[in-house]
Amino acid sequence: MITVTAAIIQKGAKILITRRAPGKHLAGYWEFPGGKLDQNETEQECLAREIQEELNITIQVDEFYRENIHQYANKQILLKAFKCSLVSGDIILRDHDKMAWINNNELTNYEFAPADIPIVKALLE
Ligand SMILES: Nc1nc2c([nH]c(=O)n2[C@H]2C[C@H](O)[C@@H](COP(=O)(O)OP(=O)(O)OP(=O)(O)O)O2)c(=O)[nH]1
Repeated sequence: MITVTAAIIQKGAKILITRRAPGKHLAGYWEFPGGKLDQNETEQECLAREIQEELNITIQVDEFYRENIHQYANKQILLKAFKCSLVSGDIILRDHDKMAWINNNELTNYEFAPADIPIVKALLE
């Protein structure tokens, strides 16, 4: 099983979502940015590193939020979502083709990766 970290980055009342770029696994689906856990790093370190690499911003990882195990056709992932806040930097999309700052109640307007559905549902409650 692959552990994947995901950041729910909050800025005021809004949260950041990003769309997986063409050519990637699950291209076109929205997600919470993040990525696979490397050996020798904590989940918090992984998230901060991935967000810096993918979005050019520095975040603070505030707290664990929810996790979900999902079986895709070719792999099983443990998706671990953390509440985070923006510390500094301006976003440059290096790995995604779209982003949006949205209110939680707008989550229903976006098609999320299947593994994210329980996390999205929790945010809608
Ligand atoms: N970062 C992130 N990945 C997610 C989410 N939901 C979800 O199913 N995933 C999946 C997509 C990928 O299969 C995996 C994360 O991989 P990644 O973003 O680090 O890397 P990738 O697509 O370049 O990896 P690869 O599978 O193409 O080798 O987890 C999510 O909310 N955030």
